[in-house]
Amino acid sequence: MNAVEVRGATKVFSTRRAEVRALDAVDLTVADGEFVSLIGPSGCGKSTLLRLIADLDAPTAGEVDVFGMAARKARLEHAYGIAFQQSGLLPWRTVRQNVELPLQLHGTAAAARRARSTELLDLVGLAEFAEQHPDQLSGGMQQRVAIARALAEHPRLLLMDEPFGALDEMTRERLQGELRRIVGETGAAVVFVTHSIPEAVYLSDRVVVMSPRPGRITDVVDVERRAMDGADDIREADAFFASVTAVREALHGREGAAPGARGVETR
Ligand SMILES: Nc1ncnc2c1ncn2[C@@H]1O[C@H](COP(=O)(O)OP(=O)(O)OP(=O)(O)O)[C@@H](O)[C@H]1O
Repeated sequence: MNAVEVRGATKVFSTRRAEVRALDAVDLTVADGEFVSLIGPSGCGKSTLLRLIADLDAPTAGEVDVFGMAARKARLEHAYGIAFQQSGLLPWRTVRQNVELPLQLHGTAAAARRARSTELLDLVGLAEFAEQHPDQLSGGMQQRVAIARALAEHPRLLLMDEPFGALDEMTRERLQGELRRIVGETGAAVVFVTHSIPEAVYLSDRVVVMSPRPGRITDVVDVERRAMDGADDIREADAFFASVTAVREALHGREGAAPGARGVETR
């Protein structure tokens, strides 16, 4: 069964002054266990598409299914975890209490919560920070806590909106490596919004390229995952550069512009 199926999704925002057509008849399928990134110029509707999948917004037309369920049912059944650019941690709770929050909200007993948070903090390498508060952690560590929290209920799907967007380049590359390892270990499917072409290629099985408003999917680049994963350093592999070039060309074909479609990082 597919993790995500979006069929003919259109989203029109009606504001007092005008109507904004953010998405226009978008079709997207994400297989179980697949890592798909969404990339495109600023304002093309990437976050809107993610919010439709998460049932944080409803499509104006079209349908969204998550593991064969309507998006709303999937949300109620906690079929996915979410992580955004702002980690969204609660400052008055410890790291462990933040990770346990979804479990607590959904009635998991204290002992089971503790066992799960211990396991998750090990997974993201933060076991010794369990009793600290978020403001005692670096931005990268806070993002790792947010990822641990998103994984708390064993979701088979993770929805991530620029989770590393606010981090410095070195931290970002390290967390990209960690995310690949974590996703490999959990087998979760991921829909990942990013502005960075190398980040999308490093992480993904497929990179979905969107057009400026109204957002449509204009290209889908299959990343040469197998060739890349065999390399000593993925970012130095020929297959990595080939896929980066393919995504860049897909974006520029759309823009008809010189490198650097607005809002897309090429570094
Ligand atoms: N709640 C809203 N009300 C009105 N317009 C909205 C709303 N949310 C998004 N939009 C508009 O829809 C379009 C798509 O927004 P969205 O945030 O999905 O783009 P994006 O591709 O994620 O952008 P960025 O890369 O800059 O984060 C934009 O023009 C935005 O202004």
